[in-house]
Amino acid sequence: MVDVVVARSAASDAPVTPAEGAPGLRLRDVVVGYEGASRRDAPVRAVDGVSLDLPRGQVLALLGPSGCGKSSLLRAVAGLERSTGEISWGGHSLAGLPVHERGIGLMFQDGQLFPHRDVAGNVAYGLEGRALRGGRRERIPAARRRARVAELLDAVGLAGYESRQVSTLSGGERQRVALARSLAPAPGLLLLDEPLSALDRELRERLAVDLRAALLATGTTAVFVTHDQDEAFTVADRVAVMSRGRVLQEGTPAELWAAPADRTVASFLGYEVFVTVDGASLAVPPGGFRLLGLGSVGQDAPVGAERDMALLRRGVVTGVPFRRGAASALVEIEGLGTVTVHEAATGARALETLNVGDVVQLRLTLGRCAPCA
Ligand SMILES: Nc1ncnc2c1ncn2[C@@H]1O[C@H](COP(=O)(O)OP(=O)(O)OP(=O)(O)O)[C@@H](O)[C@H]1O
Repeated sequence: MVDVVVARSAASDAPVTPAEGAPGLRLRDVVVGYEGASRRDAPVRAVDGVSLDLPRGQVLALLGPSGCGKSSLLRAVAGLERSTGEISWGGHSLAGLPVHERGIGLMFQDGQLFPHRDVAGNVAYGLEGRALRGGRRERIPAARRRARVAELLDAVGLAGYESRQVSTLSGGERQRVALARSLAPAPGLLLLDEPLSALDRELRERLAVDLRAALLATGTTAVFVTHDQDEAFTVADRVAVMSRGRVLQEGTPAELWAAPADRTVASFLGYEVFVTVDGASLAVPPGGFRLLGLGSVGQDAPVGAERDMALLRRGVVTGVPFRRGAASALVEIEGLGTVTVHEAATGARALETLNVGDVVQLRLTLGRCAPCA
């Protein structure tokens, strides 16, 4: 379920395409601290000097483990948490502005739709105040509200759902209504805190794609909190990987994946193990090793060159999960850790014929690895 708070003053006829070059969200050295829970507890520095820039029209994911400060940073941008440093949006400082005057939409994981309103009533909620038009506040005419609701329901894949009672909707449909509700007033900036985490995996994957489509279609600038790297990479244009209140690395998904700044970032992005080949330290993703065959290295491996030997590893099969129509093998390599093998080399036995406890030979595919100190 999702809660939404929308600054009603933002319910204007905002253009869907943001102005080229218009300043977006700018954070400089933002710090959020909390008192300790009791006198004996030390104060917490939840956000410890974060600086970020998000151009208008783009989506930024704050990605990191539980407790790294993602929500605190989001709440500081919204004005729900006191902070120091600079937070500006559209070239204007938000310092001292109350939440409802920031023109920011918020969507949380743990909120609720209004149960006494139908779908249209929920989506129209943020449109019922007075919109700013030509410097004057005016009520939005009912016909325009209806058209906007229909447009938003279409954007989230719920066209025609206007009169459905929210109690009759599935979890995924509720999330979509909540998203439509948060997008309806065309907030310049939308902040989403784990909006999909309450859903099961398959639905989350589908909704992540739809969420991105809806944000793009409405030209919304958004900051999106998640601890799921797949979700971050699906929804966001840029990803900031956080740990202990700090941003370790920020960039496009492709930039991060190609060159993770360090092992902490690489592990968080999904790289499984780290190897050294020819003196270079490499991060190995799932599928970075291929199965060569059973037995120990050198026994029946179709290799001879010394360089190839450096790419070989021996391991023990710890699982053979079958997912989405294909088998993969989990292999524990002594001194490295567990790797996921998706492919077998030509002529090697099929992954699904492996058994837990088999000793296997693997070969590293260098092209899949990323340099990582
Ligand atoms: N109101 C509060 N009072 C004291 N400490 C807090 C408060 N809110 C958060 N914290 C602490 O600040 C740190 C960051 O919390 P925050 O909720 O921002 O992390 P998060 O990355 O969003 O975590 P999660 O993914 O679990 O939601 C944590 O150590 C947390 O215990």
